Amino acid sequence: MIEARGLSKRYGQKVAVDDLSFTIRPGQVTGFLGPNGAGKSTTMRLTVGLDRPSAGTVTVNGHRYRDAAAPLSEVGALLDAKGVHPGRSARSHLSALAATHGISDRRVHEVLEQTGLAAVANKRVGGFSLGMGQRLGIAAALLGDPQVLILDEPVNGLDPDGVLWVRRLLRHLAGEGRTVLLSSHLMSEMAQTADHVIVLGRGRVVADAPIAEILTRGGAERVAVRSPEAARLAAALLDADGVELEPEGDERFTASGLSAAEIGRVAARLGVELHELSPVASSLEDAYLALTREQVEYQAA
Ligand SMILES: Nc1ncnc2c1ncn2[C@@H]1O[C@H](COP(=O)(O)OP(=O)(O)OP(=O)(O)O)[C@@H](O)[C@H]1O
Repeated sequence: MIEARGLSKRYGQKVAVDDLSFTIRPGQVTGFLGPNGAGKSTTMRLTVGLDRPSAGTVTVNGHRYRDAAAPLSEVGALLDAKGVHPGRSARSHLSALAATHGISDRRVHEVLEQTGLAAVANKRVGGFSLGMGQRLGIAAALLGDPQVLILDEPVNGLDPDGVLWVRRLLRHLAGEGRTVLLSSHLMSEMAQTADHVIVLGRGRVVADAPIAEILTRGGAERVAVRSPEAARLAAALLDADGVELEPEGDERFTASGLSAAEIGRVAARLGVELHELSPVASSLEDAYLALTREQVEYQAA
């Protein structure tokens, strides 16, 4: 469990995190979603004691991270995958980390296996690809077998196989009852990984809700319709308030403001033949953009 209450962080005049309050629960994957500069990384750094709040508190399992007796066993964090000496091997990096935290070398072997790095464990980290570096960062986060995992952009630089692997790993860890927090600026990634999403914009909480709810909040549902009598159906649909149609040729249009069921009902009443009636899934990014439009720090004119 991670709890923030009135959490704020300023860097000089810049307010990076502004009076955040949230609770991140165990047993599910929670995502921090937000555009660049929204305050995701800062909040994560505050959580693991890499920075001090200007005001407010953030606790992990009821106490501040810096007060933890065995920090690696309490929280595993991936915050900057580049912070590894390039001349070291993956194994020696993890062994050193394990040794300073009283963790056995057997556990090093386990996490190397778990993250798919066993075959390259003795190679210099300096020669690692971005994806291998990410895996090593995740291996380090898992080393202490922690109940809480905090991962900043964990799929950054991973190929599709790697992305899938991270998703499955995080779901598995949450399934074991752990608290899993990840950040991403990609709604599509969140939609496939997270159960619950906290959307940040300009250092504030813009939304804090189950992913399903965020997706449906994103605006009017859109439905693609194809019919040999598209014009007659369109005319009837436009009788309802708030309906908009975008025609695509003579037989097809996209409707917003009505559900597929409502359109089907009108078609049945008119006896109009339907060749297609399908909700358009693109509203994922729309949902996100609608939430964060006002919150983007730097916007193209
Ligand atoms: N050490 C620092 N000194 C000054 N400003 C900072 C510092 N760290 C972060 N900021 C500023 O605080 C704001 C929030 O940054 P943060 O890195 O937390 O955002 P983010 O949501 O993680 O973005 P990104 O997706 O780009 O990593 C930004 O405007 C950033 O420039």
